[in-house]
Amino acid sequence: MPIELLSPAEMGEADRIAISHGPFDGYALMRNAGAAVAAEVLRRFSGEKHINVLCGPGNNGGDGYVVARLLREAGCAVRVIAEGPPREGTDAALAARDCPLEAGPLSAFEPDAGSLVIDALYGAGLTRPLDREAARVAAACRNACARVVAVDLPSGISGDSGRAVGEAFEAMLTVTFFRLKPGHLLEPGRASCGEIVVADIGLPETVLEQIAPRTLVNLPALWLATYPRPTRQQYKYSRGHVAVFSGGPGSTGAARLSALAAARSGAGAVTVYSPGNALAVNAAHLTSIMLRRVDDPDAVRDALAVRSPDAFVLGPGFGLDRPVREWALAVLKASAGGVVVLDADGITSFRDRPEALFEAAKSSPLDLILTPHEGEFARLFPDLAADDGLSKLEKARGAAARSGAVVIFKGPDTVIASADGRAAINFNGTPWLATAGSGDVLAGIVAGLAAQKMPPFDAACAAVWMHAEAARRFGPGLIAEDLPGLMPQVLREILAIDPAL
Ligand SMILES: NC(=O)C1=CN([C@@H]2O[C@H](COP(=O)(O)OP(=O)(O)OC[C@H]3O[C@@H](n4cnc5c(N)ncnc54)[C@H](O)[C@@H]3O)[C@@H](O)[C@H]2O)[C@@H](O)CC1
Ligand SMILES: Nc1ncnc2c1ncn2[C@@H]1O[C@H](COP(=O)(O)OP(=O)(O)O)[C@@H](O)[C@H]1O
Ligand SMILES: [K+]
Repeated sequence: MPIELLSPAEMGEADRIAISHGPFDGYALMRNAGAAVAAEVLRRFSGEKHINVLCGPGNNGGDGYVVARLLREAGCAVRVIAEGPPREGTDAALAARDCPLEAGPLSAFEPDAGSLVIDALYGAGLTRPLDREAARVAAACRNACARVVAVDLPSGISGDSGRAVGEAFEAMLTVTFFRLKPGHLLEPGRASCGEIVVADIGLPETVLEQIAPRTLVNLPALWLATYPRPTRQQYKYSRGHVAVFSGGPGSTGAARLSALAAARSGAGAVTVYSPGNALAVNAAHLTSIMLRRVDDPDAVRDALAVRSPDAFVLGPGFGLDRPVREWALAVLKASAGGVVVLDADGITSFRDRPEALFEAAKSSPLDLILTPHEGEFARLFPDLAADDGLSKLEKARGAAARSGAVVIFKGPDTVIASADGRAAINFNGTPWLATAGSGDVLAGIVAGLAAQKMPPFDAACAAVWMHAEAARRFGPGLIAEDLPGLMPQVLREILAIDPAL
């Protein structure tokens, strides 16, 4: 799967650049696109007798006329249903002219139960909710359990945000062209696409040099080059030392999950900083992980003066009954450098004064990584969270720019954003991760990789991918305790991938 994501506008630009350089003109690209869809349909549904092709008035509809013609030529009984004729002089008008089938009106279309429907109504050009008839057909297809193959995107889904702009089709297969769009990966777009195929339609890779996309799919190719590999000269502390702050005696488990995950991700040494009253319970459950008494923000400074870790995790299970903010600010001020992963209570503690965190982070030698889920995100960035005009991608980017942090905006479609404008959308998430404590593990993996000097954005992306990959392998019955133990096999496979690939 290609790593770059293109917004619909960037895709249009790619199209224009490619057409101006040849050899394919717009209609040739449309024929290639239609041929790619028809091939996927024939591969999956070769015995299908009746196929309905819904064609819109733009180029998405143009692709539909090509698909209809090719399926007809392959011997299928095809019905074309059009939402109005294509505009004169467009590529779609050429495609409609070359299609031998007469189009029936959308208003008369009623899908049979389980029928096969090619949705070529709207793709990248969708700018407003589906009109009444198109919306009715989308709902009718869902009610009839029609098997929908979407051309480029399920109609009604925004390619920029993945949002359903009103009613939308739900596809079992989506065939898109050249590169994925954010709307294929952001929910609910991701769920509406079903299986996704990215087809080559003849656009040269060189068009990307001019577009220089800043949004990427979170795949190993994105961060493999900086993935930590131990060297012969290293010893435990130079491999990376992580400190995890523990909560009080009733809530120590979260910190231990983070600590174990950091160690399993390759950090050479991990220390739990524990309040005195929780030392005994932590000691009873830790073996290779070290333990140090740290009772208050002053003690943080003392601990760092003895040995300053390369990465910190602050927040999981920490508790809001202690002045978490003071602890976080003490770390940001006292540390000589490295990374602090602020999660859970660490994030929530700044809900009244997020700017205090952002200012401290900007003047700290430490890099800040924030790992909010949706609720935590709204506490630090209430205006971004409430702005329905912004996609999850734009919200994460805005949050990173404002805070100067790498932001891991968690969920089924986790977005990782950096203050320099780069962003990645995760693709291998699984609902098995929706289990208490899995976020604590993620924070630990991020810290474990960052402590090994992986750049913060890369460490965040790699951690999100590894975390999801481990969960997918385990599947049903997963609890957070299982995740650290799954890291070795995920690590082994990552290290076996040739970085030159
Ligand atoms: N960009 C590319 O490289 C290629 C694009 N192709 C196809 O072209 C499509 C994009 O074509 P268009 O830009 O013509 O866009 P669409 O065909 O998606 O939409 C057509 C026009 O309908 C209008 N419209 C938007 N939302 C509407 C709504 N809800 N109800 C009624 N009208 C609405 C808009 O004016 C829009 O330009 C892609 O999705 C893809 O299928 C392919 O032909 C191959 C090459
Ligand atoms: N439905 C889902 N699909 C994929 N990933 C999910 C889903 N729900 C949660 N996750 C992931 O699980 C983790 C949960 O983290 P978090 O909400 O902080 O939980 P906790 O605080 O219990 O540890 C995050 O990495 C999130 O992206
Ligand atoms: K479509």
